[in-house]
Amino acid sequence: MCGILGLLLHDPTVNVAAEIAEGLSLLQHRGQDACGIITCGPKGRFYQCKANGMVRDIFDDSSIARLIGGMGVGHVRYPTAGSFNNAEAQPFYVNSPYGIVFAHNGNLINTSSLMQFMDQVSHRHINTASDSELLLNIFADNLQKTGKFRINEEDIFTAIGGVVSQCKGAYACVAMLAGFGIIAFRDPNGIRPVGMASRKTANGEGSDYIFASESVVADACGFTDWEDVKPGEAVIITRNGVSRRQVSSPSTLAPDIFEYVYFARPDSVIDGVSVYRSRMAMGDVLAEKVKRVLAENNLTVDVVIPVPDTSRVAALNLAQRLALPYREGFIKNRYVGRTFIMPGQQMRKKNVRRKLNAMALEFADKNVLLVDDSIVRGTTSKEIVQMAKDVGAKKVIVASCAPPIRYPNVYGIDMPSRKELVAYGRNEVEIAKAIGADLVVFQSLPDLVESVRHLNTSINAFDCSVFTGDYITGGVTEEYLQHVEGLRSDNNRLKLNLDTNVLQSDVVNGYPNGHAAESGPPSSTAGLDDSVGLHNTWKSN
Ligand SMILES: O=P(O)(O)OC[C@H]1O[C@H](OP(=O)(O)OP(=O)(O)O)[C@H](O)[C@@H]1O
Ligand SMILES: NC(=O)CC[C@H](N)C(=O)O
Ligand SMILES: [Mg+2]
Repeated sequence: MCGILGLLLHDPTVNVAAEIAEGLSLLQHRGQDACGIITCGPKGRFYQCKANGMVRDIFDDSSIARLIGGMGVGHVRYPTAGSFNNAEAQPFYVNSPYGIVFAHNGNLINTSSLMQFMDQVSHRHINTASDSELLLNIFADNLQKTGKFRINEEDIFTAIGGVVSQCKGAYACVAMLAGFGIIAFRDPNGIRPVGMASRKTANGEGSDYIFASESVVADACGFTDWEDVKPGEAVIITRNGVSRRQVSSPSTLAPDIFEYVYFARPDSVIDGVSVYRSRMAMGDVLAEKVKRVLAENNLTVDVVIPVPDTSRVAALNLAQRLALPYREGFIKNRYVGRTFIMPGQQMRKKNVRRKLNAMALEFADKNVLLVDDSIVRGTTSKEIVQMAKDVGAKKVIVASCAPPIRYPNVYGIDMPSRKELVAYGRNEVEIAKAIGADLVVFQSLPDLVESVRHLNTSINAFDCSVFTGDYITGGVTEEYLQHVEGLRSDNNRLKLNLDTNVLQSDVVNGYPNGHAAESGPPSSTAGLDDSVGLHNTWKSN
């Protein structure tokens, strides 16, 4: 998952970068690996700062001060294609036509044929393994086809229509054209979120506009009238106003249900559904199932304990429903981020222990019910069950607000390999054994769907592919899944990272093996970027 953001201020003389950095910090939970901002200043000049690292590490007063201009695009990255190399940090830039900046959340599923098209038909060079760079170039190619000296809104809608007909998969995108404006569009199923909001300027004479993955950014930055970009819709914002157009038909909204389970912040509203309310409902319905399963197994529970952070909301409701005490038995180290989106199993495993500490006084001699939002690889549950037992829990029961995850995600969540999923090839008894629990209780899929859908009954479908293996876009064959598995399983990815490091650092930064990332701007970078009119603010990581 990634976070995307676009901001256009009514007054072009006010710099936008500080506010974009602020907004990106509110999207940090969507991607912790890399982040970046590109702004557009006088004469359509772009200024960029992007690198591997968290928002607070990459952006400080001096890097922000160098990002000039009243409109810009930002991104936080959780890699789901390509590598972890900082050359794949977003936003991406391409000079032709018109100067385009691009940020993407999601994942394409037809990259091989698009790459072939780029090579054989468009003759455009793609310099990284990122599907987002590819998507940008498909967009650029479609803009090029208009053949105009100066482009207008109609041309942009036509170009995005072309992108949508060529690209398969999940994509919520924010783009910026030099000296023109900012643009957002969403795939025909609206799998990934993006919305927009506005804010009157202090003198009331005009409006600032924001695009963001989640409404929390708009709330916190003082924007109102949040509206989702519709599936298959494109929105263009210039200083003359807002234009919207449905560029794909048919378009059927089918957001990824995992946004509600885990990814989004609870205080966001996505496609008209409060994430917070949906998690409360997940806890309520799960309580009924837990009650039934406990009775079937002749078990009783003394205390309900959430697994911080995401499951807290659901766990509290579940405890209330069952009239059981709710206790914060695991204390979270607030300085450790989300473990699921960390790269590599070793790092994830180590960080569960760094992040959570079990308080014996809540566990000793008790039957405890641990509630989590989901069990994916089982990294978290395996560790916390052991921790609970280490501090004296009698019986440990684990309840998950989501059903067992047995299929890979191909739309922008990094779970590419079936073998890494703890529920793959296991029934519930075997899953309990694998994570060391006495019993495990999973939410049913209909209950999960209803927890979200009852908050907006106009949504007729969700992408639930990780639970069912039915991929909403179609076109995901067993052969494709095996291809992705081969490319991105934990082991194979390490290899990919090493391979791409050399190529990208050589070509882009003029330094072998990513030295640029350690030692600041190599002189050749300045030369390269001057030639494309892009001003870099490099940060080490
Ligand atoms: O079975 P796993 O592979 O461990 O994945 C599932 C766990 O990972 C996530 O937590 P994470 O620490 O990422 O974030 P959180 O603090 O928002 O709960 C999620 O909330 C589950 O706890
Ligand atoms: N999680 C995402 O949305 C990632 C976007 C893109 N596929 C990348 O890997 O950079
Ligand atoms: Mg968690």
